[in-house]
Amino acid sequence: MAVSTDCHKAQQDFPKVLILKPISFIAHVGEQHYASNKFTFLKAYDSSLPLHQFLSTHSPSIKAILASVGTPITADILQLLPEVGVVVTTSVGLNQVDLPECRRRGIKVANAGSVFSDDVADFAVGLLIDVLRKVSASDGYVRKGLWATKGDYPLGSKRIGIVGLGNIGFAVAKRLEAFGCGISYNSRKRKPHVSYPFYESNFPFPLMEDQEEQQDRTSDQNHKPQDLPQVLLLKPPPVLSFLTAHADSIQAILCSGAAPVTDDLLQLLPSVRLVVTASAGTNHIDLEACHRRGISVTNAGNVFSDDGADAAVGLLIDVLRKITASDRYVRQGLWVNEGDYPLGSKLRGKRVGIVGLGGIGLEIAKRLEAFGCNVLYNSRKKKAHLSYPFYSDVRQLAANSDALIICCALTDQTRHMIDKDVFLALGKEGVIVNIGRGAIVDEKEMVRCLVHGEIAGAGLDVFENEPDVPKELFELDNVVLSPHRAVFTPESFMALCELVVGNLEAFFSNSPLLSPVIDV
Ligand SMILES: O=CC(=O)O
Repeated sequence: MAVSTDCHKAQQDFPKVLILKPISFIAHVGEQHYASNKFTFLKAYDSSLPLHQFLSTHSPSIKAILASVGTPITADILQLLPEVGVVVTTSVGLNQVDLPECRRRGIKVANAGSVFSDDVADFAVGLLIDVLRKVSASDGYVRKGLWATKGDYPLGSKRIGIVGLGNIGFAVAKRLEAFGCGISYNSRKRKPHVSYPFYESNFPFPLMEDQEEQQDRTSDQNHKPQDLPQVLLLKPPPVLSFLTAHADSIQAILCSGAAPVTDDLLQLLPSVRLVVTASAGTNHIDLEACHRRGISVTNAGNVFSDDGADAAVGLLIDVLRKITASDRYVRQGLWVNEGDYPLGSKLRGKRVGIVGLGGIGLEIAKRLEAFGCNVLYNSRKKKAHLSYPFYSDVRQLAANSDALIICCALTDQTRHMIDKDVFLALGKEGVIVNIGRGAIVDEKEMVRCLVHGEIAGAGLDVFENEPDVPKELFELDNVVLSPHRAVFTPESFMALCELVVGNLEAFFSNSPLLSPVIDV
């Protein structure tokens, strides 16, 4: 930038703001944004003089210090700068500033206030979900090809308490409330206007899950007498001779996505009147054949909604804020050798298009609202009681969204619905999260768009040919890979167990089914 001589002169007379070490965000945003007609910066790190000499030379003109996390402002430094009236630090934390010394010298101190509260809270919740639900760890597992060779990754769970209920702590609490978390806190003192339980010492925080209740449920498993109707457990697919031998006594089938319930199978089992699937999705069941044969079907109902929504929001935060990628960067020792990891982008204000506003989609929307995101959606039909903007065309939804979260069912209509046109409409800055089914997305096209930067990133829990994941994705840092774990936690499995048994008991006692998909 050309600066006139007069202007230069004037600037020379401005009070000086000392910067001891380079401050990364100034370089990031560009120094022109810090230009002011009230002061100029004096950079100690640009001078070849030893620091003490530099400070003594300039001390009469240094009226302020701009500090950052890695720049201690010690009593020794302040001693050399008698004219300093204010220390402004770019961080929220003040531990690098000798506050008692500032107080003694009458120096004012300012920090970053609440400018980071949203982003830090987003990140904290992202890390919490990441750790509790083992997102980064299971991403590593998928990238090493272990899902295909060693099977399912262990489940995650939860225990939560907030230590420090300042601006950031509040922002974290607000988000966690939307996740249905019970919140308790520890702080220097109880906050009179806050109703969350307060704990004076840091530990122990109470468990959010009542473990005794959980143990009671576990031990309350009644043994069933032998003479009751038979339920076929359909995993792995049974051999023909087995089916023929038991055909007359099998009245119900219990299955999951791993074993398809086809018309041919049902043909072999004429006594079957109920199919219970331990999944939310029913794409592995020939629903039309069940209907035709007068067979009722139940699914996982809403038991997976919370965990599915947590995982979807976790994946979105992870991709936008690069949590798993930067975890890898730190583990590889690159932070030390190569410096700061590139920044991610903010959640607040993002337009998030939810594809499929059922039980999981609604829980995702509720959570995203707490992050200050704008929710839009596509669904089979517009929901009369909801004010979120509705798009009947998923391409239009993509064109108006910064991120798409796929959580609809896989059907003939939704197979490869997220195609090239949708990716194009989403655009280069767009992000996709898929916790629905892999085949809702045209996977080849998605991989191509990710590799060529035609979309910005993806958080993927599901794939077209699980557990085979396209190898090209293993090399990409803008992708988080999860081995189809979004809806599974020990808690959701326990709730699922109750629902499955409840559906079977309801059926065999002629009571209404608890989570019917087809109720004959
Ligand atoms: O993906 C899991 C389910 O459909 O339950």
